[in-house]
Amino acid sequence: MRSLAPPVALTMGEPAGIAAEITLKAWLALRNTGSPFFVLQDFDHLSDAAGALSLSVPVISISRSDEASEAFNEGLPVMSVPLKAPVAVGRPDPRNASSVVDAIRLATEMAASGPAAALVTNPIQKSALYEIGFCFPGHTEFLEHLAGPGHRATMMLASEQLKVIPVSIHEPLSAAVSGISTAKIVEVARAADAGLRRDFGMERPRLAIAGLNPHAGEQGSMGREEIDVIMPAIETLGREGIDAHGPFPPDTMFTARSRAGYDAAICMYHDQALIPIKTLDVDGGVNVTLGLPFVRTSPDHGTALDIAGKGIADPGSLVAAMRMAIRIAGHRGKGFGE
Ligand SMILES: NC(=O)c1ccc[n+]([C@@H]2O[C@H](COP(=O)([O-])OP(=O)(O)OC[C@H]3O[C@@H](n4cnc5c(N)ncnc54)[C@H](O)[C@@H]3O)[C@@H](O)[C@H]2O)c1
Ligand SMILES: N[C@H](C(=O)O)[C@H](O)COP(=O)(O)O
Repeated sequence: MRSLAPPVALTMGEPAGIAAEITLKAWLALRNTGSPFFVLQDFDHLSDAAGALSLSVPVISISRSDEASEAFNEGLPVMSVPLKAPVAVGRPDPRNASSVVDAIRLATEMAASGPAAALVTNPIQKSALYEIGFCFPGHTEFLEHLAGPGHRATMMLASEQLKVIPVSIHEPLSAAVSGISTAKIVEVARAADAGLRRDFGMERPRLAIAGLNPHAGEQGSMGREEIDVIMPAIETLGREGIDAHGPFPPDTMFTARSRAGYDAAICMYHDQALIPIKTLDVDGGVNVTLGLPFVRTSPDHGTALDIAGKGIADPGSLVAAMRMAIRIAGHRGKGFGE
C-alpha cells in the first residue's frame, strides 16, 4: 500500500541502547501498512545493527523526507545524522550526544513545518546528554522549548486500557508533593481536556482527579491536600464545563472497574501516573505530548541499556507510538489512515 501523506519522522534516540533494534523491528511490523516512516540516524550504525541482530531489513539512504514513502516498501529509509564516535553497546558515549540532540531538532523542524506528519522519538539516555550541557529533564520540556513561546507541553501516557496525565513530570518526589497547587492541577486538567478533544476526537472527556494521600486523605485525617488544594481545582474545572471528578483514592482508581468510569486520570506526580500504565501494558503504552503545534509520540520505555545488542527488545511500544502518531495526525488533518 502507498500513502500520499507525509511520512513520520523518527529520531535515533540513544545509539548505545535498543533504539536501532526496535526501529528495525518496527519497520518489519509496519511495512506494507501504508504508514511510512523514516529515521534520522547514522546510516552505518543502523546497517551494522541490522547485520549484528540478523534482521533482514534493507537500509535505504534518503536525503529528503518525500523520498521516504516511495522507499518504505523496499526498506527502512534513513536520513543520515552521523555519529561522532563508534558505538559501544550498552555504554552511552557523550561524544555522540550532539548527534542525538541534532536528530531531535531536525525531526521537530520537519514535523512543525510539514515535511513530516508527526515526530516520534526513540528513548534518550538523559545522563549522557547532560554531559554536553543539554539542560532539559526530558523530551517533553525540550520540545516545549523548541515549540516556542505560547506553547505548553503536557505529558500523557496512553494505552488501550488507560490514559494518565501527571501534574508534575521530572522532579524529585518531595518537590512534586510540596509544589502541588490548585492552579497547577487546573492548568494540567485544562490541557488534558483540550488535548483529548483535539488529538483523540473526544467530545467531553471524563477526567478522574487522583488524591495525593492514602484514602484520598480520609476526610483530612491523613492529609489535607484533597480538601485544601485538589477539591477547589475540581470545583473550578466544573464551573468551566470540564467533566472532572474526584479526588479519588489512588490505590483503587486504576482497577478495571474504576477505569470504566473515566477517560483519563489526572495524577498528582510522575510515578502515580506511570506505574499503573506501565504495569498494565508496557508494550502497548505510548508517551504523547499534548499542547504542541506538532504531533509527538514516543515509546513508554527507556533506553534499556541492560539488554542492548541481545536481540530481545520488544518493538511493541514503538509500533504503538507510530500508530498513535498517525491517528493523531489524522485528527489534526495532517495525516492518513492506515
Ligand atoms: N522517552 C524517553 O526518552 C525515555 C523514557 C523512559 C526512560 N528514559 C531514559 O532511559 C534510561 C533508562 O531508564 P530505565 O532503566 O528507568 O527504564 P527502561 O525502560 O530503559 O528499562 C526498564 C526495564 O525494562 C526493560 N525494557 C525496556 N524497554 C524494553 C523493550 N522494548 N523490550 C524489552 N525490555 C525492555 C529494560 O531492559 C529494563 O529491564 C534513563 O536515562 C531514562 O531517563 C527515556
Ligand atoms: N517520564 C517518561 C517515562 O518515565 O517514561 C520519560 O522520562 C520520557 O520523558 P520524555 O518524553 O519527556 O523524554
